[in-house]
Amino acid sequence: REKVEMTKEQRALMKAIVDAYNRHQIPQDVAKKLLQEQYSAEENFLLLTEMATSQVQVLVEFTKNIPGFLSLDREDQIALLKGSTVEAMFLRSAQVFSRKMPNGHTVVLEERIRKSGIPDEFMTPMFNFYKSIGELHMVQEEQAILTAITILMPDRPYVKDHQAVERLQETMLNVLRKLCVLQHPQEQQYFARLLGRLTELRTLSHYHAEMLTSWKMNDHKFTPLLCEIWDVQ
Ligand SMILES: O=C(NC1CCCCC1)[C@H](C1CCCCC1)n1c(-c2ccc(-c3nnn[nH]3)cc2)nc2ccccc21
Repeated sequence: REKVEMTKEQRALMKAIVDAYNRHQIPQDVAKKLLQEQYSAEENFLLLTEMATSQVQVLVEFTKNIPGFLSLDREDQIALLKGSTVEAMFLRSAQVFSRKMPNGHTVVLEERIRKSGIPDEFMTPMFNFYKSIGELHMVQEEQAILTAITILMPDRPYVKDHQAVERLQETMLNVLRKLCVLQHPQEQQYFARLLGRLTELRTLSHYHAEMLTSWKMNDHKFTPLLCEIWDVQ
């Protein structure tokens, strides 16, 4: 097998993405809060909307650092962000859930999430996704580039210049492919498995609007930003 090597440009691109990904972390750690105590459905819903609102803001900052993103058509930039925030939220949630924690904490965290007020029918697909992400043991470079690939999805609704987005995404996919070979030399199909998760992620995000409105509580309040970006209320 030929020696896989990243070009100088690819290494620079990866560094830019990872730095941006680490710079724009979610402010306060939701897992820590959830491990402290079991909140009511109302408190959990408020926590979710606060976390999701700050994650959207973080995502906008991260996206501005994706080389080439700001040269895209302005309306396409909005369409890409609007189309990817739910997937990015579940991807980030999966990464939070799969983070190495003192043993027993993940069990408690899962318990707290199961009792948070989320409708039961979404538990299985959601935790299946979280566990399938956890099994991949992604390094942070892979997490960052996978998030960028999710944002640069050419087939999002209302994207006009498909080609331009496809070109940016392809550049990211080339970096991710090499990274997977270098990080997981034993697993031939690791890259393919990673991309398979994006399909699972899209399925999960289809449930999202219904999930949100059927939380076990009445009067679901959203922030103005979430109303805008989640098409709710
Ligand atoms: O805050 C959260 N996620 C943030 C993580 C960081 C990025 C922004 C989102 C929620 C918790 C909120 C409070 C109640 C428990 C879940 N969360 C979720 C989660 C659950 C259901 C929906 C949802 N969407 N629509 N209906 N329900 C979204 C996310 N999965 C998590 C896995 C690990 C840790 C936290 C997790």
